[in-house]
Amino acid sequence: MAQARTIFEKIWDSHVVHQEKEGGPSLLYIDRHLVHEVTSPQAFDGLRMNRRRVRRPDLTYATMDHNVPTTARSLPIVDQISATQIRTLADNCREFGITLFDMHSPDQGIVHVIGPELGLTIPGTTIVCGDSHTSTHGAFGAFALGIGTSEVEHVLATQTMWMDKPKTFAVNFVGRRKNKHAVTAKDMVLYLIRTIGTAGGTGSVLEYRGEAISELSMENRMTICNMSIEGGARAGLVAPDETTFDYIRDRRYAPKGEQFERAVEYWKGLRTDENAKFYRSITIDTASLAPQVSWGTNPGMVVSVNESVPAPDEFAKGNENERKAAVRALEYMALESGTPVTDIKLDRVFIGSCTNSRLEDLVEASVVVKGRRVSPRVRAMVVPGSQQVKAAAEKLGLDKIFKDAGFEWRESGCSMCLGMNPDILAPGERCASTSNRNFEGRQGAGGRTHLVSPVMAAAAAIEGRFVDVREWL
Ligand SMILES: CC(C)[C@H](C(=O)O)[C@@H](O)C(=O)O
Ligand code: SF4
Repeated sequence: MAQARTIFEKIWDSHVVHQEKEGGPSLLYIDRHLVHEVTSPQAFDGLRMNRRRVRRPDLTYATMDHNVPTTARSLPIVDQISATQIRTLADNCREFGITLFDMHSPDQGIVHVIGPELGLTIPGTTIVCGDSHTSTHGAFGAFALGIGTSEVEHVLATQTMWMDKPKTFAVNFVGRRKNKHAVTAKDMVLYLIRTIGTAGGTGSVLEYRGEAISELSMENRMTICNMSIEGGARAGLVAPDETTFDYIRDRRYAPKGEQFERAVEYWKGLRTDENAKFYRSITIDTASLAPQVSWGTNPGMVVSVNESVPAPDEFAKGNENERKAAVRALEYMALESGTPVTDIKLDRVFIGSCTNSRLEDLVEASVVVKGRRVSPRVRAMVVPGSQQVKAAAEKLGLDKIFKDAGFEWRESGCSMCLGMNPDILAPGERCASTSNRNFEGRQGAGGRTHLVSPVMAAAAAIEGRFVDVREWL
């Protein structure tokens, strides 16, 4: 009998084109290459310098997301660096024959939101992008990973890339969430990173398993896979099932008709075999999970909303480097150990980013917001992940719910997830954010970020401080 394999191993084996020597790197075939304006200019320059073409423009898709303003698109972009990056991507796509969803396209959006939306992201494939959160696409049972600019050039030129085989790591979420509206996929993944640390997944591909994963929508699975990278992993994935197939059916670039049915048969065979062995594994009790809030400057510095900001010793558990990092984080975040999380007051709220800006995220947040008012001390904004999400949300009247409550309702893009566009925090401002990184200065120099779920962010906007949304939902 053939050896039992994990889904990752099945995808890997079916994509190895060449391996020089046992244990060495393999040349992998790449099925989809997604491109954005930040990490592609030098790669295209490299092609031009070496007089090379793009090997498979038909498998390469580009969008503009990091630098785009989220205000009216008809106005010129003031920032010169942003304007140049955007123009350069458009020129490169034209020159090399690549499909581009530009700033004015109804399909524009954050690269990790539009890939799945357009049916470009399908199970069993290898997907790369010059962006760390490419792990998002793993939610479909794809091997999806972020690559550097020199690799972007290699993939553009050859549709392959060299890679050492990552190790397998099973993350088993056992039990079920008690309150499915208040305790979300975001809380599951923040709790995971809090448990394994930001380097816990180093060199691994995480496979998320268990009934708490199976019952999640595709949007929620994407939220979890998105943050795999924050736990240090190379990628994260979920085996495809009926939820996956239903999501993909009829999407623009997905297989259609009989081809789709045949694909589904193949995709079903991708699940991890019964006796397959993982290099590592961890089990997480989902039933006891509370909403999570980050207090520090990396995504592992997290506590439950009903807890207090920890003391450095308590956080570090004897590790001196961790203790020092916690001391510095508390100073940067202007927080005192022992402060209850629900006493932390906020200036800004950001609902957006490739972690939490899909339709379901906005629907969930709107339930909290409906009929309430944003605290007068808070400036809050919602930035849909794509133009399609924005249009669908407006059809449901979500824009009105948010605007009536005092939220700003913006055009799609990365926005305040990172300060590459005009949406930034002022120094010292404190923000509840549905994004994935809380590094120093991430949302603007001197800005202070707390990572939370969309419902937690929405409730924080209303109260002007963190609240335990389990009391509201
Ligand atoms: C700009 C890009 C290279 C970067 C990434 O790779 O993740 C960005 O998307 C981020 O989230 O920090
Ligand atoms: S939304 Fe944030 S994390 Fe996602 S690609 Fe954009 S900058 Fe990176």
